[in-house]
Amino acid sequence: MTAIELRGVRKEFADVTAVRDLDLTVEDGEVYGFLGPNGAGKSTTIDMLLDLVRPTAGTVRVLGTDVATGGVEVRQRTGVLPDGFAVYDRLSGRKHVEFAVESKDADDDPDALLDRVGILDAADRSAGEYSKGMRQRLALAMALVGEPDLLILDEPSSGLDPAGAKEMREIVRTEADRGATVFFSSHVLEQVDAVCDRVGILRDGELVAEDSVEGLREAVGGEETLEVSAAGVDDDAVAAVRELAGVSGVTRDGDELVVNCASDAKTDVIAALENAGVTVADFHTREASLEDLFLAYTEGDAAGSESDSTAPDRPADDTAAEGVNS
Ligand SMILES: Nc1ncnc2c1ncn2[C@@H]1O[C@H](COP(=O)(O)OP(=O)(O)OP(=O)(O)O)[C@@H](O)[C@H]1O
Repeated sequence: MTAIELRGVRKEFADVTAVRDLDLTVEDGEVYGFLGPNGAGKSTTIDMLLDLVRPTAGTVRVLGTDVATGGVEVRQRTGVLPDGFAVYDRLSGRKHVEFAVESKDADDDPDALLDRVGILDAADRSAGEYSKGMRQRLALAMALVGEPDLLILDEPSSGLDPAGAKEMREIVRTEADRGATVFFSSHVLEQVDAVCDRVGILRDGELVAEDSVEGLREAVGGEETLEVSAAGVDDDAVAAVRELAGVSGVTRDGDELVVNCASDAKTDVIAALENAGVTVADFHTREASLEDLFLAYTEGDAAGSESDSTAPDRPADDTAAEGVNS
């Protein structure tokens, strides 16, 4: 069965189109990473999945039900960790989970859930006293109530320390192993890389890429980052490299050059430097990181939007190349 199916979905607010003609399919049991820069339309899409916001056009089916008519049923079968989850300050963590258990008509043991997310020792404290990470863990415990068929996690690692983020990923995998579908929105690319079967990248309300992380890497055409240590690099040498076919970005820091280029352009880069009188002391390459991919699909004019898995012509502009270095 298909867990999520959006067809031609568009959402216009008064003066902004947040989502435009979005087609998206997530299969049962998949862990789907929904990526995009600020304002891309991720939260609006999530709100439409839950019928909290109505699309201007298009259809949204979740767990086999049209949310326009079956929103209540969908929300009953879905666990949601919302972006910017707000606690009831005076209620304890346990009361929050008890409340979620009651409203879902479920029979979970609240303490077992609090234990699972690592805050059982704080179960009796008022949630208003919780740190940001503890609130996030509490929200996750509430989302897990009732063994939902679908988990929607909006920026779930926000506020979590590295150990918390790892625990959260383990919980996501366990839920997927149980058969749940997980729809996971994030800016934190490592989170997505580590846990998702497939990712979609949203930009200005449009899906500009959708594939496995591996597939996206291949789609950027085997783009690599070549790091060169060389004595005597001057502006002319940088310009010579920049003009080469297959080179999409060059940044220079003293005698260090970072070149974004197609795999088969590497030898041309080294030759061009040597022809320009530069002595190459050392060089090494690394494959595009997910960070590089994200920038390639979301920055500059390059990111195509006509079809899924369309690799941009050039995956990184100089700004992106700086990001690669940082
Ligand atoms: N209720 C609203 N009224 C008007 N505009 C809205 C409303 N909700 C969202 N928008 C606009 O829709 C666009 C998409 O916003 P959305 O919150 O969906 O993005 P996002 O990808 O979740 O961003 P972020 O990563 O910053 O949370 C933005 O331009 C935003 O200002």
